[in-house]
Amino acid sequence: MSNVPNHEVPSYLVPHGIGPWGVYLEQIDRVTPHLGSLARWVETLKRPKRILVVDVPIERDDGTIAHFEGYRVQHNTSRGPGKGGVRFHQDVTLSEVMALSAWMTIKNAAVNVPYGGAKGGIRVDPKTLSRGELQRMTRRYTSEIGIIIGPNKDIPAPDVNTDSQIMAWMMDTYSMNQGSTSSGVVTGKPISLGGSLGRHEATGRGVFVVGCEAAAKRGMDIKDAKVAVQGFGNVGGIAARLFAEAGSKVVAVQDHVTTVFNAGGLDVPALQAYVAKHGSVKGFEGADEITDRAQFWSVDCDILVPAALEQQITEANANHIKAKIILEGANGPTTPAADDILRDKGVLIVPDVIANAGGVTVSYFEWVQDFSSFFWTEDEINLRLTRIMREAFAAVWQLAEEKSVSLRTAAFIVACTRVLQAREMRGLYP
Ligand SMILES: NC(=O)C1=CN([C@@H]2O[C@H](COP(=O)(O)OP(=O)(O)OC[C@H]3O[C@@H](n4cnc5c(N)ncnc54)[C@H](O)[C@@H]3O)[C@@H](O)[C@H]2O)C=CC1
Ligand SMILES: O=C(O)CCC(=O)C(=O)O
Repeated sequence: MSNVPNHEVPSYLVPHGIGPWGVYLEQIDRVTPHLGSLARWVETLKRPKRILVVDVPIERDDGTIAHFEGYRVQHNTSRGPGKGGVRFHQDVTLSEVMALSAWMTIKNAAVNVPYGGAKGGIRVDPKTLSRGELQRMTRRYTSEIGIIIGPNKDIPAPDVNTDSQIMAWMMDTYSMNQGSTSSGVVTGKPISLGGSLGRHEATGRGVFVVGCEAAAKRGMDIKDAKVAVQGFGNVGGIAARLFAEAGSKVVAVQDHVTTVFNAGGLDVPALQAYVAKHGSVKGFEGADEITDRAQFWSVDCDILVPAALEQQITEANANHIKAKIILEGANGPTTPAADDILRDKGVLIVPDVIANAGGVTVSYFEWVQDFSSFFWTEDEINLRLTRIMREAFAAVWQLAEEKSVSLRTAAFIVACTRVLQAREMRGLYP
């Protein structure tokens, strides 16, 4: 008889230090004592169902050949097809995509959309590619992952550095390979190709909706709130705009280049227009520049919205944070150690798996609309989105109070229970 334990963990599942996958595993360890008899299935959540690593070769404009490493990870499909975005970034790694796919499983279950979790990415700085190279890389990647994606299998969407144009190329490539138009294979498409009204704004809108709920719980008036936002792209830019429209002062914005600050409140639409033209907030006239990046975290604000990358709020800066509420627009922006420091300081964190779930919620609406070929109005979409976000927040808030746990642990209890109940009901056969 072999002495190999049946739980031996493959080497690629062992986290290297406390990277995003390590953070996710620690979050699962924290929720496990709350799962009762379902805890016997918890190993399922620590092992992605399917991992695909692909070589993405393209011919560059100068005739040379470049190779990029691409990934698609389907973490779990117990509750439905895989679902989650595609990221183009120079720091993308397999273990990061594993974590992002796992957070999709948790998020989709936390807001009860009928999906499992998946995520993809290519390790590339898209700013170094021409438009033609970007299109060739996107199409080659789509062909390579085409063996595991599909409207009923796994449905990609935008994430960092990907947008509706990338989704259009992905949809077209998949459709060409299938021989018929398949609009439901990706979400976040242009409206003219079966995209949904409201999807572009949905993640930022969801952040704003739960921000209003959290502020009400803390007795804070959004109209007087000072807001600081890290990341001024799709999520951060739109969340900032909605807070400003509601009367809040957006006092600081940090992007990949620098930080801009205005104690009286930045002109958010003007900043968005500036970034659309110049690619960064750097040089915006209606603000002072803060050159020391670390200082962003000690800005005087009531609400902090990390909306860039993972592991931004750490032991190193958590103690400096002045905000009373943190809305996680990004996936995985807070390490478990920082979570503990902020809890002890009394800071309310609305976790990513609730706070940024507006995007996948409207992606779900898009997918439903594509299947029925019947499209809803923007008002209908925003009303349904707002209802789902408020209900998810309320359910998690109530459970957190009942069990005296953080909103993150409560969201994980709700989500892991749904995923593992589905797993148990489906059973193992033979
Ligand atoms: N796009 C979507 O629908 C969803 C996105 N998210 C998450 O939100 C976050 C942001 O995504 P998007 O807004 O879509 O990306 P994006 O590509 O539209 O914008 C990213 C922003 O982050 C900034 N940034 C990049 N590196 C930075 C750094 N080191 N420090 C400060 N800022 C930095 C960029 O300058 C840019 O402003 C990611 O964590 C993503 O996974 C979560 C749910 C849905
Ligand atoms: O809209 C989607 O399918 C997923 C968006 C995403 O990648 C995320 O929620 O992190």
